[in-house]
Amino acid sequence: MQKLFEEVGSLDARCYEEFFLSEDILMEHAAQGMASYIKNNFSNNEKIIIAVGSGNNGADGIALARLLHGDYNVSLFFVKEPKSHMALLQEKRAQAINVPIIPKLQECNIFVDAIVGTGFDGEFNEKITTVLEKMNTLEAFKIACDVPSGLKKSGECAQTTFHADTTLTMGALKKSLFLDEAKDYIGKIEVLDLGISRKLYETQTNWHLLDLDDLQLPLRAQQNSYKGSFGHLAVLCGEKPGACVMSALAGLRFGAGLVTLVGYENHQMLNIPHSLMYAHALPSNTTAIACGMGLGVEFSDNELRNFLDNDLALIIDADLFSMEVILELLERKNIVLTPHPKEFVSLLKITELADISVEELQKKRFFYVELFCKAYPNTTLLLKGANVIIGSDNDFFINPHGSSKLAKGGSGDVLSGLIGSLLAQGKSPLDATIHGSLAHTKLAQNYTGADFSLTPEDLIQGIGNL
Ligand SMILES: NC(=O)C1=CN([C@@H]2O[C@H](COP(=O)(O)OP(=O)(O)OC[C@H]3O[C@@H](n4cnc5c(N)ncnc54)[C@H](OP(=O)(O)O)[C@@H]3O)[C@@H](O)[C@H]2O)[C@@H](O)CC1
Ligand SMILES: Nc1ncnc2c1ncn2[C@@H]1O[C@H](COP(=O)(O)OP(=O)(O)O)[C@@H](O)[C@H]1O
Ligand SMILES: [K+]
Repeated sequence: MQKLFEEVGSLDARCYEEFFLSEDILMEHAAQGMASYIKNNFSNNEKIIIAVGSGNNGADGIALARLLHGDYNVSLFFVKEPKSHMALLQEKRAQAINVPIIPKLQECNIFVDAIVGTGFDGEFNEKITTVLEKMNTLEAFKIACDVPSGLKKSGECAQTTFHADTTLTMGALKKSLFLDEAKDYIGKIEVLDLGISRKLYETQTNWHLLDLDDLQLPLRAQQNSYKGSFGHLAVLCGEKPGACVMSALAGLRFGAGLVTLVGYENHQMLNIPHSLMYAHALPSNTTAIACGMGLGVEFSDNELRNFLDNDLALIIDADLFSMEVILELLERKNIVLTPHPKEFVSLLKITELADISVEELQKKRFFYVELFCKAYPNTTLLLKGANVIIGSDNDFFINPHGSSKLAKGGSGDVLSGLIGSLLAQGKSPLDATIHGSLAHTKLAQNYTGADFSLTPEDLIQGIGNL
């Protein structure tokens, strides 16, 4: 798990004030970190171009050119003339050793974007946009200095934003790198130290980035056990039973000792897999309930109240986010909510927290997750997306390990089964959500078929090899 920060300006300031480091020292380490990355990954036959802007991001780029000049064929391309104090100083240093300057972009093997970093806001003018468009068409390996130029503090991206293969980011991870919109621009991310260990540079934060290594799979250590030892997941089965069947099968594969589909209709006629049970009422030994997937309009609010009149752990998905009964369910303690953006917008509206469009939500995903969790601190929320956000009370986590392989109907049903299974096996709502989500994204990563071909059944099948 890695720490995430809204901004790192205050962390830099702490280095100056408490550790007696200077801006120059921090910047030299930033540039050294980038130089080491290039030296470790590329031979000195490579032609390198560094595009620089007028602020301290540009200054990082000019310092990098100085460090590489002599060993590599490196040139600077000034998109804007140096303006900040540090950019002017770095320019003087580079001039003193005759770092080559080119008047316009050329093909190269390695391209470094140091036009703007954390100081960028608004939109680029036409001239810079044209340069960026050209930069994006270069065939070179593309490195972004700190953040891809065009990525704003909020995580929103300018209309034209640099497409990096790798982002070498300074000091600590910024949350902005993990808004869904940024996912297509940042490439792989590495954090560079700024003259002190990252552990000392970083301060306390309640936002964390999940690593795949954080995944804890269900344990079956207890040998003196039987099916009842590993929980009983009840999946409420509505109008579209396929969704519930996939959820239930994922739950069974992920370790729940028993899984039962619960519903009114005689779904036994629907060729339900033999490993699943079917009942018209909640089994007495149920330990967790999954509800909402494929629910449709099969149950009235009152009928749902009957099924959910207990304090069992509960995972809520899909259709339930637009039903009035959700307001009562939010009062429960052991509840996990897994909306996709459209469902979350509906939830925000029903709870009267916000009346916004999906587009507005996507621009401020972090903000609205925090808003919801503050209003409903007893719930655990998982907001689906390219980068999944999990929040509970004042703790927030981002799972960036999913991919577009998962953009297919039924992926979310599998996720609710995974989380429901962990709830049934006794995990806390937050742990079940974190580990269910990590398992879900790892399943997609493990899938070796073509990216477009992953089905929910493939995900379920892969659970055995996690
Ligand atoms: N301790 C430190 O400080 C450390 C800082 N570090 C590095 O500094 C970076 C932050 O530097 P920063 O604060 O100078 O901002 P930066 O990203 O260069 O952007 C400012 C420039 O952007 C420009 N600009 C803005 N909006 C624009 C627009 N719409 N369209 C066009 N241009 C626009 C604006 O131009 P202006 O409007 O002033 O002409 C200004 O010149 C950070 O990302 C990291 O790389 C590291 O070395 C570690 C230590
Ligand atoms: N482009 C993507 N990158 C990463 N994960 C994705 C992407 N598209 C979808 N997902 C994930 O797939 C799941 C889709 O869930 P959902 O939209 O509820 O589907 P369904 O209701 O059809 O099962 C979510 O967990 C979501 O985070
Ligand atoms: K940049």
